[in-house]
Amino acid sequence: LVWNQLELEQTEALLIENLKHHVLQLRQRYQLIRKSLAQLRAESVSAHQDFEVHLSVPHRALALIRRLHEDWPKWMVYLNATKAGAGQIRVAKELRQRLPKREDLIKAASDVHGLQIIHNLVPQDPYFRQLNSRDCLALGKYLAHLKNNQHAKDWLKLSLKLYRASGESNKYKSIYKDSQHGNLLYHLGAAKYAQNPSDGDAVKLMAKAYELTPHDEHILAHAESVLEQRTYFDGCRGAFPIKSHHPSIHCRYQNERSDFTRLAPLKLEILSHDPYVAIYHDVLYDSEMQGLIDSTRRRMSRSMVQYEVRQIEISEQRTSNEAPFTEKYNPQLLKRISDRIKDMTGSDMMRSEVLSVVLYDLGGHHDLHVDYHDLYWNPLEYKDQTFGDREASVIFYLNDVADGGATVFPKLQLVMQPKKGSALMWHNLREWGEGDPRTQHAACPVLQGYKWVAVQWILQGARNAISPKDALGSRSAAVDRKKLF
Ligand SMILES: O=C(O)CCC(=O)C(=O)O
Ligand SMILES: [Fe+2]
Repeated sequence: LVWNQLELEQTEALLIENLKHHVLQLRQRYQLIRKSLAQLRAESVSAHQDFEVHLSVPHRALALIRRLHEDWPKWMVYLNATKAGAGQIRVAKELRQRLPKREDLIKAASDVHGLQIIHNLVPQDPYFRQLNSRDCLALGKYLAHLKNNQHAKDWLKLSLKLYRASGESNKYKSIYKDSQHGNLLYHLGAAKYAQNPSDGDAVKLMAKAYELTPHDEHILAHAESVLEQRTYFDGCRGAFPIKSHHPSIHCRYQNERSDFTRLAPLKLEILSHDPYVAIYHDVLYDSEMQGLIDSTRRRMSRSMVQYEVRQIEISEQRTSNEAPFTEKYNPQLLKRISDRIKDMTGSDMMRSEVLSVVLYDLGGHHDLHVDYHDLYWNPLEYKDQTFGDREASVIFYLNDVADGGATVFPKLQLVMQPKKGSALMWHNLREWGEGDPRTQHAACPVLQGYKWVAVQWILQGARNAISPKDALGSRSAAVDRKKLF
């Protein structure tokens, strides 16, 4: 056998390179652990002569418990991940059983906070000077959990200051991978937000945290909902950019559907083609609106929400009262409104949900939500819904609201201020029946006066009851569009 000498030499060079790489890695680890050890020793109680006296001070106990509860398990992971010596791993595993638990940390934090209150101390008090950034973060999280947002904020601010001053970010980077910085900003932002949802700083902090720790599910979910909530408030305040469309493109008469519309064409204004959102101006008569209010005002009860199948509940997210308006109260009026809805949408109200008259008092609102159940993805859970999902929503505004009470669509940057006699109509589903998240919307709090609306959800089955040419759907919107250009 003749060996290829060159190849062998190359192989040997690679082996040497590989070993060199291993040595480099070991050296890096060695340096990291050595630096950390010095720090850990300095923090540890055994460095103090009389450690029983030392530990009788609550904040020192907190620091110790926190280190053992939060930091040491991470060293354990580190030892495992870096395939440290089997002996060290075994010892660490045994010691792990003895580490303090969450309850211990909470008790320690509560002791420190108790002391803070009794002596009326600020976190910056020299008394607390031994607490490091991570200890302050633990206290901040504990207090935020108790909804003591002011104190949580104070501790988190100090934590951030210490974090920045100590360069802790670099020191423990590879071991404490939980992104202390992102966590800190998140908790500080969340505490500020809880105190004052319109605090712009709070939202900025949370957005930054979200950027730093995109993998953290907890931060992700909350930050997203806060940022969404924020755009909802922007909408309520009228801060969406003004859209300038030529009215002729967006407004037209709709007179093709019935005798009624031939005599009294509906005034249609299209706000968005995709998803389809439109306003019908002056679509109800005063007498009709008065009839709806008179029939329901003494039968009102608190509105419910349904976030899960078979779970309907009262919620602070929807603070209105409502009553159904059905055949038995005023059959003539129901027929008129039902015909009007058919003229507007081409759909049969009888195969939809019951028309509901809703009253929002001062402060009454309905937080961000979508109207569809998403039957498309959960067909089995809602198998009793014979007529399908909520294809379209129609909101009739029955009075002018003195201030507030707009319907906002943050994702579409659309706002509709209630106008007596008008109706807002939109399609909740995509053409293939899937819920369209862009239709997420909210009813802003009423700031002055009250707000009456009548809500009609049109189910998918209602459309099938009508001949296809009248079909509801973005198909007709698409036709509208072609006609217009
Ligand atoms: O009252 C409004 O403006 C919107 C109501 C609404 O979105 C609903 O009832 O689902
Ligand atoms: Fe809604």
